[in-house]
Amino acid sequence: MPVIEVQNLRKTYGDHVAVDDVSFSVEEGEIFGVLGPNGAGKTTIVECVEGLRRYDGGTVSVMGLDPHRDKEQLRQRIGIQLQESELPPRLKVWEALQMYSTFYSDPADWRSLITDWGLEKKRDSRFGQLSGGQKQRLSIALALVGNPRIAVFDELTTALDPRARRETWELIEKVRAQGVTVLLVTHFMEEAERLCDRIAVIKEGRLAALDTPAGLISAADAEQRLRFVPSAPLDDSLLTALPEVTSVTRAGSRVTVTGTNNLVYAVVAVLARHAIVPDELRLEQPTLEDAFVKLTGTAPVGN
Ligand SMILES: Nc1ncnc2c1ncn2[C@@H]1O[C@H](COP(=O)(O)OP(=O)(O)OP(=O)(O)O)[C@@H](O)[C@H]1O
Repeated sequence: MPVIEVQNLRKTYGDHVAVDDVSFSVEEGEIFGVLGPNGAGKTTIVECVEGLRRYDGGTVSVMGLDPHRDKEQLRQRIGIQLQESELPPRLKVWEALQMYSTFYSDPADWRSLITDWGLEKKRDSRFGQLSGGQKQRLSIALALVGNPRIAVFDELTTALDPRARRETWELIEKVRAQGVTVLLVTHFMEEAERLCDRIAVIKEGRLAALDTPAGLISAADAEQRLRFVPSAPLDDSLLTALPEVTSVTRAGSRVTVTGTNNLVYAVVAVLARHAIVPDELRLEQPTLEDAFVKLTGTAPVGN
């Protein structure tokens, strides 16, 4: 059952159309990704869902509520990650959680949230003294303090180093495991591929594609790459003659073959017929990044 339904959403800032005819729905229990280049309209879309921004056209329904008409009811059911600037640096971790819990009619036990999100040792630390990863833990705990059914995380891991980012991925999976639907805006391909059940790719305010990570990758029809060092001299034309192969390039003794479909089988079979062993054989499958580049014509930011 969809918990979020967005139909033909349109939002303009002056004469700039930031979101144009975007439709999607998010099923209960999903981690749903919103992915796109800088300025594509991702934050505008999620802010319309959160009720933080008015839109000019289309409809948005979140658990049957209208984000504007039913703003207060929605606020009780949706967990929104705070921006860093929203917390005073001198506020202690436990004080922040206690204070936020008073904003909700049916809050979670904030003391349990401290334990659940690994903040026991930082219970009495001030917000300004926390590391980036600890701030994100607190930010997730604060988003969950109202016992929400939906949590929205916008660029949650952007400021983190790779290790803290990976730890945060586990936390996001933990949020979902607790039955919360997650709407996730991200720049990171690996993050989207690892976490999201489905992804809406946004380009210049429009929906460029909507599918599972695997579906996006296969629809983009990106090529596979096979690299190896042949054990004996190899005539490139043996490979370029194969219908599966689109190109053969060399760097020193290493050969790189790109192609589609059953590339590995076709190449290895030809090599075997000529008694050539492919040493140091590596296959690079197309990734979400390849699909993203094909769909948006832009390289991903910050990978
Ligand atoms: N308050 C605003 N007033 C005017 N223009 C805005 C406003 N907020 C966003 N925009 C513009 O609308 C477009 C979409 O912005 P939005 O922040 O939704 O994109 P985004 O995909 O989230 O970008 P990023 O990945 O860089 O955060 C951009 O061109 C942006 O400059």
